[in-house]
Parts: sequence; structure tokens; C-alpha cells
Amino acid sequence: SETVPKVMSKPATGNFDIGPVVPTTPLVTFLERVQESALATFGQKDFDPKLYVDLSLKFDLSAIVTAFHKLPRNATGSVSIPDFKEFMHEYFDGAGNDLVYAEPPDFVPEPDGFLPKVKNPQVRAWALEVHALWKNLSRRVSCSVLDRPEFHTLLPLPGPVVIPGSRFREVYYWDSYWVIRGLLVSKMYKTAKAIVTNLIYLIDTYGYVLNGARAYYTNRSQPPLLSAMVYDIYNRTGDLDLVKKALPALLKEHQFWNSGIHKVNVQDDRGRNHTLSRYYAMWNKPRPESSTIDKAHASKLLNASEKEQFYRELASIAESGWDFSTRWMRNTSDFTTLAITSILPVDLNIFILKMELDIVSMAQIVGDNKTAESFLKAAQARKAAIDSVFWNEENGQWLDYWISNGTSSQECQRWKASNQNNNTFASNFVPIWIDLFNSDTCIVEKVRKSFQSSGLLGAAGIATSLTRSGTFLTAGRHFNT
Ligand SMILES: OC[C@H]1O[C@H](O[C@H]2O[C@H](CO)[C@@H](O)[C@H](O)[C@H]2O)[C@H](O)[C@@H](O)[C@@H]1O
Repeated sequence: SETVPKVMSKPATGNFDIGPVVPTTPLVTFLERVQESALATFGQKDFDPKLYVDLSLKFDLSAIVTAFHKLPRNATGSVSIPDFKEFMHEYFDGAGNDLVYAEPPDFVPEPDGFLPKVKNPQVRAWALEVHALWKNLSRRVSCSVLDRPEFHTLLPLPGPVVIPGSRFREVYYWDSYWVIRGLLVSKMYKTAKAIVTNLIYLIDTYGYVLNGARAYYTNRSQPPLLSAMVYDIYNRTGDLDLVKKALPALLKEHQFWNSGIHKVNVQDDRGRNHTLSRYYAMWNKPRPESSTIDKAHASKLLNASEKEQFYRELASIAESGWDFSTRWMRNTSDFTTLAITSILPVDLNIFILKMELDIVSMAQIVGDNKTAESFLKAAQARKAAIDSVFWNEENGQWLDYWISNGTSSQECQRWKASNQNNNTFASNFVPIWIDLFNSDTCIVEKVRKSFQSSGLLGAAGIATSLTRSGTFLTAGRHFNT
């Protein structure tokens, strides 16, 4: 298994978890206890912990807590299955009931000019079937959530939503990027704008776009792709009002990713100082939607501070959208060695560079030259940081960079070649997504060769890493990473 340089090992003593914690709500805390009882009662088979934190209440929380305490339990904390089922039925509405079906206003079975280059009848029929899925995934938050928000972990949103589906019964941040790319192909501009309006609302309310629109996702964000969504919609529709509305929110979001615990300083080998960003959730307890699983993993750790740090890593990995991958492990055969807060990720910094460039373009569109100038400087600085910290000439890839654990945003790390993570991940090629890198023919050629021989390319897609780690248990299902 791969390991990282010794300098990165955890200190032998001391509490190494640093960083803020966003308080949770009494409802989420209670539903986690229901989740734990449900596991004790029903057992591991087909158990999905998220189901329980997605339930909504039929009565005031205090009344349900009292009824919960009165449930007869045996020594292991389990309740008889009929008693538990009756309790659930009496006091809770089903998960997902608070998000109701909403007919998308701009859906037509075959939009004018839909995929004009796709001529093959079979492929065209398949594409239209995919297009029809928008109807299955469209929802709006029910009035019950607006009336009694304290009964729901689902957060109110102003506009209709498109959800990933299955157990994911709420809006997700970075999923929305691909949703919007698809909606633009389907010419569903109104629906695309409504999604972006919801995300702007989350920034106005919380200061950043949440991982997802649930009370238990308020402690972290997800890969910041809002600027790319807004800019793509603007380029297709020319909607100036959308740009005017989005710009102040994007400035706030930029501040979120470039301040506090997300910000890291690195001095390169030529003595130049750079600032880059990392994923860092504001949470150091089990993730409520996976609490029983997180606790089971953490049980291998000995002391409370190690557990807190481990929980922080789990939530921060959820912030990256890559939950889970060997990319974030110091030792790829030991899940407890997750260490994303000690990594400067290539993809995150490219997303933020894209945000800076999009802000420049949008500020120019609305005639705000001062903002355009200052963000052009920010983008130039990040480009220089990416070249110095991540680029690896020999590999023809941009490599994640390991920093010492417990690094605060005030410290400055000295860059060392040995701290670049030499393992190959799909994220090592993300810079090619943006014009700033893909317009340099010399770099593109080098990276193309490197990608082709990387081993990531498969018949049906791109692998995230080259390490077959086995499986991680997550939410009662197994994911290969
Ligand atoms: O498609 C939605 C998202 O699904 C995964 O992550 C989500 O589920 C996790 C466990 O239930 C949760 O902890 C995490 O915060 C959620 O985002 C997937 O890994 C994400 O990339 C994806 O956006």
C-alpha cells in the first residue's frame, strides 16, 4: 500500500483537531438517536442510516421524544420490530414526503433543435429517454416545510429543484453542475435558472452553498461550481439579470473558500508566497446521515481527539464530493488514515480559479471594472500557485500536495518536491478543463500523452484512481474506489 512521507505523521500526543464547528439542530440530534435504535432493532441488512434523518415529524419534537423514551427496550437498546414500526408510523412522515412532484414548466418531449448532430435513430431514441428523466427528477419543497420548518430536516428553497434521485431526496451542490449542463442540452432554461436561484439563496442565507439542502449539511459545502453554472446559462441565454443577481453571491462564496480554515499559505522553492485552498468541513462528529457507519469506523481509534479528527476528515471528504477515495488516505489499506485536511487538492483550486475567471467576465458584463481588475489579479496569483505547487513536469500532471497536519491558515508551509502526491488520480487532469491551461498547446500535448498512458482510461469511462482498495462500507452499500 502507498504511504506518505514520514514528516506527515500525526503528533504522538495532543488534540490535533482544529477548526470551527457549526452547531446542529435538536431535530437532527434526535433523528440520529432514532437511527441508532433502528439499527439495533432491524439489524445491518439493507440498513440505510440516511432514511432516518430524512424523516419529518407529525407532532412537536418534545412529544415525540417523550414517546421515544417510553418505548420498551432490551439490554442492547433494541425495540421489538412491531413496537418500533408502530412508533415510526404514528409519529413520522415518510422520508421524501416533504418534497413534492413539480411538473417542469419548460419540458417538451422533443425540444426544437435537440442534439442536431445525433442522427442514428437508436442513439436518438436513447437520448430522448434520458431527456425525459427530467420529469422524474423535478420537485418542489412542500408547503408543510414552509409552515413548520422545525418539523423537517429538508430546507426550504424558493424555486423548483432537480434531485439526483434514489436515496438522494434533496438538492446537491456539485450534482447541479451536471444537471444544468444536461438541462441546457434539453433547452430547459427556466428550470436551469431556478436551480441557480436556489443555490444563490443558500449563499444569501448561510454564506456558502451547502453540500445539500438539508439541516445536516449546513457544516460544509461541495466543489464550488456555481460560477460555471451561471456562466454557462448566461452564454446560452444572455440573461443579464441572472448575472447581476449571481455576482454578489459569488463574491461571498469566493470569500468563504479563501478565508479561515479553507486557506493555506505555501512558499515555493524560489521564495515566492502563494495562497491555495483546501476542503475543511466545520464538523468533528459523525455525519448524521451516516452516523452509525462513521461510529463503527471510529471505534478502531483509541482516544476522543483521534475520533474527532477522524470525523472531521470524513465530513471534509464529503465536502470534496469524492466520498470516498484512496486519494485521501495516508495508508490505502487503512480507512482510519483519512487525511484530506492535510492535502491541497488540484481540482478544488482549479474550480476556484475558474470561479475567479468567471467573476472577471461577469463583472465586465455588468460594467464593474474594479471587481474585474481585482479578480484578474487573484486569478493570475492562483495560476502561478498552481504552476509552482502542483505541476510536475516529469509526470505531465498536476499533483495534489501534502501539507503538515494541523496547519492553520496563518502558517506558511515551505514547498518540497517530496510532498507532491505522485499517485495518479482523475483529478490530476482537471486543469485541462479550463481555457487557461487547454490553450497552451505544449502543455496539452504533454498532458494528453500522460493521460493516455495513465491507466485511468477504461472502456466505459475514467477511473478515479489506480488503486483497487477493495470496498468501503457506506450507507449500507459498497463503493469501489
Ligand atoms: O449524488 C449526491 C452526492 O452523493 C454522494 O455523497 C452524499 O452522500 C454522502 C452519504 O450519504 C454524504 O455524506 C455526502 O455529504 C453527500 O454529498 C457523493 O459522494 C457526492 O459526490 C454526490 O454529490
